[in-house]
Amino acid sequence: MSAIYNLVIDFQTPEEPAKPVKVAFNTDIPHIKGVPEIPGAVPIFGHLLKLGDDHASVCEKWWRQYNYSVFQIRLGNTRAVVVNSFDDCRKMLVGHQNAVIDRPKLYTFHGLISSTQGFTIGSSPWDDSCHRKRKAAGTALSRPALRGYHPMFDLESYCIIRDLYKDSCTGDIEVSVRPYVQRYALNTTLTLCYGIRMDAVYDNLLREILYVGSAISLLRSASENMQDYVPILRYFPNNEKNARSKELRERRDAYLKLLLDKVREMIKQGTDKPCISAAILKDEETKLTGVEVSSICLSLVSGGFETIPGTLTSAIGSLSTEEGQAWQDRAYEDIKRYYPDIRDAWEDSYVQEKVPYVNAIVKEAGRYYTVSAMSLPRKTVTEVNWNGAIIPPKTMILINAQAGNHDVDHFGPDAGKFDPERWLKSLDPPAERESAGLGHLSFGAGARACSGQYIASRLLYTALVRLISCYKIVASETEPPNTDYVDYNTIKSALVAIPRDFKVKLVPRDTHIVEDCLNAAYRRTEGYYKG
Ligand code: HEM
Repeated sequence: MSAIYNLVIDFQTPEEPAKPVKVAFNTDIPHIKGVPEIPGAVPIFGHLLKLGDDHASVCEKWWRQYNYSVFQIRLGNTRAVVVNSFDDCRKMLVGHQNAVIDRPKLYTFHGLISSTQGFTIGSSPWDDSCHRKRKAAGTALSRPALRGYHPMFDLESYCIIRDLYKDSCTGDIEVSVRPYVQRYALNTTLTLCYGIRMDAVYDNLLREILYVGSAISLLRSASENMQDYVPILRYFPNNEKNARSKELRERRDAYLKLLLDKVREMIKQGTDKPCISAAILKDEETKLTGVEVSSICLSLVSGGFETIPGTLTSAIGSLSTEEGQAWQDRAYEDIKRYYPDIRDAWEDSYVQEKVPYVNAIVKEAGRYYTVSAMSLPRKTVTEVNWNGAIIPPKTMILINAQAGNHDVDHFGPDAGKFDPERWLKSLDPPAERESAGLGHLSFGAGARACSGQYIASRLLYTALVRLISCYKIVASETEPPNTDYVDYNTIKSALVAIPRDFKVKLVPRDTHIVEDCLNAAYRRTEGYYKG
C-alpha cells in the first residue's frame, strides 16, 4: 500500500519537481466555498468516471438536474470549475478576462507530446512568450491580413468544387464532402505558414498531418487521458498512452521538419512564397525564437484542420436534409439578389461576406455544431469573485460551450434546433440582426479567444457561396447525415468533434454556369502556389 501511496504524487508535468504526497481525496485546489460541488465524487478519480466520454453533455445534464450553471467538480487530483449557461460563460470569459487568461498544463500533452516543438498557442500558459506568439498569429490572421490571402481562398475553394464536380460525375455519384473540406482547411494554413500546398485530396503528407493531428487531439481530452489527473496511472508498466504520445510526437516532428526543410530549400532556390516561416527564417524584423516560430505554425495548422471541416461538413449535412432544401433555396435566392450573375458571386465570395443568408448559415453552423464542445481549458491567474465566492488563482476553468450554445434561456425554446434564420431580423429580403456582442461561444471569447475566427468565417462563407450557387445538395437516402448536435460527433472525447461520415448528392443547378465558374477560377488561380 505504501508503495502505491508514494506513487500517487501530485505533479503536473515531468519538468516540475514532485511535491509531497497528497492522496485519494485531495486536490490541487481545496474545495471552493460558495461554488456548489456535484455530489458523487469517488476517491482518486473524483468525478472522472461519472463524466464518461462526453463531458459537455454530462455537465449540461448536471446543470439542469441540480440547477447550478456554475459548479465545481474533481478530475482526479484537479479541481475544476465548470461554467454552463450562455450568460455565465460570457461573464467568465469577458467579464473576468484578465483573471482567466491562463491555460493549464497537462502531463501527457505538455510533458510528452509538446516537449520538442513547444506548446501551441492554445495550450500555452500565459507568459511573455505566449503574448508574443498570440500577437504574431493575431497579425497574420487579422481582418486586414485577409486581403493578402484572396488568391489562396480563390484557389482552395475552387479545388473543392473542381474535385467534387469530377468525383460526383456531375451529380450521378453520391460523395462524402469531408475529405475535400479537410484539404481546404489544411492547405490554407500550410500556405500561410510554409507557402506549401497539396493538390490531391488523398496526398500522403496531407493525410499523415491530418491523422497525426487528430490522434493528438484525442490525447488532449480528459476522458482519454486519465493519467493527467490520476498520476498513479503514469507508472503502470507498458503505459500505452506514453508510448502512443511519443510515437505521435516523432511523426509530427518528422513532417514539421520536412515542411521547414522545404521552405529552406525554396529560400535557397529563390522560389519561396511569402509565408510566416520564410519571413522568420530570413529574419525579417522578428523578435521570435525558433521554438516560437514552430509553435505559431503548429498552432495555425492544428487550429484549423479539424474545426473548419467539422463545422462546414456538418452545416452541409443540415442543408442537405429535407428541411434544409428551403434554406438552400433562400440562400441561393439571396446570392442571386446580390450577384445576378453567379460568376460574380464566385469572384467576390473570397473578398467580402456580403450575402446575409449565407452569413446566417455560417453563424448557425458555428453555434449549433459546437465543434470544440468544452472549448479549450482555462486557468485563473488571480482570484475570481464569483457572486461572492472566491475562486483562487491556479484553478482550472472549463467552459461548456456546447451547453451555452444551446441554452434555451438565451437562444429561446428552439435552441436545440438548427435554424439559420434565427440570425436574421427579416426574411423578405433577408437582413442580418445587428450584432449585439458575442453571438455564440464556439470561438471562445475574451483575452484568449480564437485567433483564427475571421479567417474561419471567411473560409466557411466562400465555400458555402460557391457550393450553394452551383449545386442543390441532397442527403443520401442510404447514408444520410446525423444532424443531432451531440450525436453528429463520432468521437465525443476528442478535443474537436469528428462528424460521422455521410454522403450527399450534388445536383448541378446549371452545368454551363458551373463549368464557366470553374474555368474562370482555373485561369485566375493557375500559377498560384503550385504544390
Ligand atoms: C470553425 C473554426 C474554429 C473554431 C470553432 C475554433 C475554436 C476555438 C476555440 C474554442 C478556442 C479557444 C478560445 C478560448 O479559450 O476562449 C480557439 C483558440 C485558438 N484558435 Fe481557433 N477555432 C477555429 C478556427 C481556427 C483557425 C482557422 C485558426 C488558425 C488558422 C485558429 C487558431 C486558434 C488559435 C491560435 C487559438 C489559441 C488562442 C489562445 O490561446 O490565445 N482557430 N479556437
